[in-house]
Amino acid sequence: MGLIASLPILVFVLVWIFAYLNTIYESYRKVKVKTQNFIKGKSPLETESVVMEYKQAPGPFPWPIIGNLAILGQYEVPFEAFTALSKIYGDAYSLTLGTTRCLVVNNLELIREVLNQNGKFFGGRPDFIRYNRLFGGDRNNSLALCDWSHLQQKRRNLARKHCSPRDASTFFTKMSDVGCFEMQEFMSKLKADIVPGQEYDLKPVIMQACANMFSQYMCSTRFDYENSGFQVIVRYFDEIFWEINQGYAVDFLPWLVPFYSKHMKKIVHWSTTIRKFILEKIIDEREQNIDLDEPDRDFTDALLRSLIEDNDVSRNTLIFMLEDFLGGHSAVGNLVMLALSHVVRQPEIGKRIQAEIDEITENGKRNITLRDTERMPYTVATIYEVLRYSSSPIVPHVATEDCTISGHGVTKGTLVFINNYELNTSEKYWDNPKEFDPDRFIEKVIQEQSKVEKVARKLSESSDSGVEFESHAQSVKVEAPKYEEVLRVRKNIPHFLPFSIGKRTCIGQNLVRGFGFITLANILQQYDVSVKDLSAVKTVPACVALPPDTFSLVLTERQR
Ligand code: HEM
Repeated sequence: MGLIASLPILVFVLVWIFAYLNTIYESYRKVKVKTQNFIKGKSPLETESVVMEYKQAPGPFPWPIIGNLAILGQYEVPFEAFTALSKIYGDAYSLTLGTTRCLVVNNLELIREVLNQNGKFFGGRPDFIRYNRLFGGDRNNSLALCDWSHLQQKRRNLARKHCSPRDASTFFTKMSDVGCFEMQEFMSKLKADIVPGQEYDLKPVIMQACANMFSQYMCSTRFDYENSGFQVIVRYFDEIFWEINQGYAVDFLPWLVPFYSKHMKKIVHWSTTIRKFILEKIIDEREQNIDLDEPDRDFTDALLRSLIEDNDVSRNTLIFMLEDFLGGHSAVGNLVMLALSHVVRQPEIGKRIQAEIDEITENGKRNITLRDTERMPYTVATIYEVLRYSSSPIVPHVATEDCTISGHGVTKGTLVFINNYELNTSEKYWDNPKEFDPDRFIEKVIQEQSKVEKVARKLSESSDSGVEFESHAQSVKVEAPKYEEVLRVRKNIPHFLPFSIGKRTCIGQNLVRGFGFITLANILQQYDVSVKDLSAVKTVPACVALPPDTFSLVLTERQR
């Protein structure tokens, strides 16, 4: 009787022992990979297929059940742990989180190998339960969290034109117009709300402004700031953005799910509410009025057209794509709030941005547009420095087959962490990396005077403002009769990869730069931003998100 009663316990213990032995086996087994070798004495075109065995990268020994999770728990954020562990195990090392095999790559060369050279082997994403819950039970509905597939390639192509507008395109002009219009509405809202000298909860309003920019740009629809349904979904988008930027033990220990059931329900509620809103307030109406003979007005038209013309694109694909892209506004709003957090910590940064603004707008005779970016290098550099300093994590990639990285075997299913925190914060790559200093992204270049004039005149002509060339004198300082010293943003810094590289690189980066710039510059054009209690301004390392409820700011109208 006693033996029968203890049978389930015995079975449980045996299963547990077996699982642990399997984890150890998986950690140390050699990986067989087929490679093409040159044949001695033959032409380089003739190769032979050889199966080679590779050891996996070294790493700490995994504990039962939790693997190496306890090590990560000792740090404020996992990326700090990744950097610390690289000092012990080298730039490529293995971890076992729960029972999931992970590889952490910590230098530029290795990161390039994973994302570029061997990108075809690392197109998967982790199968976290949270990710599935957020996207209607299947993370493959999401553009950023799905595994690589033919459909994903198609979705990226569909989005590219609209979501990555190039400088000279009509989409770029539209982006500028949409951003400027929304900023006027935003300013009216602030004027009505702000009580001089008192703190103001700016984040929700910035998020709504950014949501309207995205919605107007992609769906030709915007919502009133007082619309309660709109307020709710903007809040839920922000909750999701914060959620996606957090790591939870349940991601690697799925048996903890029952303890997270309330949290999971909340996630499902956020995402279903958003989906319902988008369907009712945007898609339903647009679907009835689409005219296939007319050119696409916006991203929604392009999606609706593909729904009709392309068998691969389902209604579900369309809804989730719109949700994904509209949700991008949360990243921009959070980025602007982070930029303001640095402005209140270092007021001289705000002053320099304002000097740039005042210079090219002739002391506020017009508002900033997207066409001003070239002549506002310090403002653009501030946005880049926020991206570096907050070091947005790259969504982990997953190996889709057995392969190698830098001579280390990588088993199919291994989750790869790209430690761009190390790229962004190491003294190997930056001077004084702990300092927030936009100047690191600025360089002086000497240009022929005629060339400088031509560029500046072209910019002035193409601007909606009609501001004359002479007004840009500060950004184009005269040093010698024939040559000018120009400040500009440093481009192509090889170790600065805020939007990642390779086939899964961020699709929204031009929207981030564009709408982020317009929002930040317009706020600082109209207001001095400060805070009553600096200790309330809390940000998290290796995180481009702020909690939905965060610090308030004092906005004081500027006197010119
Ligand atoms: C602060 C702003 C943002 C940052 C720092 C950022 C950064 C990133 C990074 C690092 C990735 C992962 C790339 C990889 O896995 O290798 C990514 C993916 C992605 N981003 Fe962004 N992003 C931002 C805003 C946006 C916005 C506004 C949108 C859309 C409107 C967007 C759309 C996407 C999509 C769709 C992917 C997935 C691409 C794929 O997996 O194929 N992002 N982003």
